[in-house]
Amino acid sequence: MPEQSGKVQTVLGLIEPDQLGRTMTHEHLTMTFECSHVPPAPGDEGLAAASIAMKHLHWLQQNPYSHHENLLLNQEIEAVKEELLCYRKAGGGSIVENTTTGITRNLPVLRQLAKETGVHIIAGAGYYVDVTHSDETRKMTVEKLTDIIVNEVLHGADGTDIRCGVIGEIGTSWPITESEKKVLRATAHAQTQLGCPVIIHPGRNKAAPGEAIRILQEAGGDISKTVMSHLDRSIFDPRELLEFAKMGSYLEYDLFGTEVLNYQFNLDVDMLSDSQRVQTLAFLIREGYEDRILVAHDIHTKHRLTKYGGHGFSHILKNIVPKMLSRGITQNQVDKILIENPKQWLTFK
Ligand SMILES: CCC(=O)NCCS(=O)(=O)O
Repeated sequence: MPEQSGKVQTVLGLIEPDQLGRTMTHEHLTMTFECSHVPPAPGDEGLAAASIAMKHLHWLQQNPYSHHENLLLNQEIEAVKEELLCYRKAGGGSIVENTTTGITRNLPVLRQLAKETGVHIIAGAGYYVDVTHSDETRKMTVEKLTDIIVNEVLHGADGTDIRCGVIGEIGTSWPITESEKKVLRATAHAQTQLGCPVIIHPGRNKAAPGEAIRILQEAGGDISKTVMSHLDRSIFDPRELLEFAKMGSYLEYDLFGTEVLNYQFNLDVDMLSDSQRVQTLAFLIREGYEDRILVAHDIHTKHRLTKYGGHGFSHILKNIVPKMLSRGITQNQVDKILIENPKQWLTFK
C-alpha cells in the first residue's frame, strides 16, 4: 500500500484530509496558454497588441484569448501570491493546481507559493491536450506514459522531488485524438496502481465528457474518483446532464467568474452566467447529486486576477456562496461542495 493511502499529497508533502478546508478543485497559479491563442477579429489587432489597460478591459474580458500577453499567467507570481493571501483571509484552505505538461507547469513556484501563503497546493500529473504533446510524447506506449505519470506522483515531476497529488487536468480535444486516448488509458492504469484522484479536461462538445469517461472506464479507471471539468461550457440540456451524471464522476462547475457574450473557443456555445451556474448546482442537488459537485474558477489568464480588474480566487467564497444560500442551497450543502466532496476526492485510497 503506498504511503499516500488515506492522505492528501500537497507540494509540501502529505497532509491529513481534514486539514484541507475549503478547496477550489480547479485553478492555475502559474502557466502559459499560448497553445490556445485565437487570432483577433479584423480591426482588433491594435487592441490585441496593446498593454493591458483600463480602457481596454471590456474588450479583453470578451476576447481574452486574442491578447498574447494575457496568456502568460506565469509572469504574475507576486500578484498570485497576494491573491492567495486574500483567499486565506476569505476562508480558503486549499487549491488544486491543474497545470500539466504542455502548459508550463512550475512545481518550484508552487512550492514557494504554498510556503509563503499557507494555502495547501495540490499539483497535477500528466499531459494537457494533443496540440501540446511533443513528438516524444506521441511516440510513447501506454506503459511508458503510465510509468511517467506514476513517477510524477510517487517521486516528483520535471526533475524535482515535488510530488503531484492528482492526475490532471488530462487534456482531451474533440474528437479525442489517438495520442490523447493513450494518455487517458495511461491515466487509468496509473490510477489503478496508486488509488489517486484524477481530473479530466473534456473537448468542447457535449459528447466529449461521456466519451472520455468511457475510455477511462474501459481501461479500468475508478470513475467514482474522477472529476469531469468544465461542465459549464459542455452539457447544457438538463436531461443530457443527468445522463452524464449517472456515469458516476464528480461534476465540476469550474468557470465561475467567466461571463462572456461569445465563447471564443466555440461560438455555438452560450456560456453560462454565474447565476445560471448556481441554478444548475441547485438542479443537480435536487436530483440527488450533492455528493458529486465541485466548484472552482479555473483562472488561467491574467485578466481574471484582481490586479487586472478580474474576480480573483476568492470570488466563489465572497460572492457565489451568498448567492447559493439565497437560492435555497443550504449551508450544509455548501460545505459539502467546498469541503467534504474535495476531501473525499483528494484522499488516496
Ligand atoms: C488550461 C486551462 C484550461 O484548459 N481551461 C479551460 C478553458 S475552456 O476550455 O473551458 O474554455
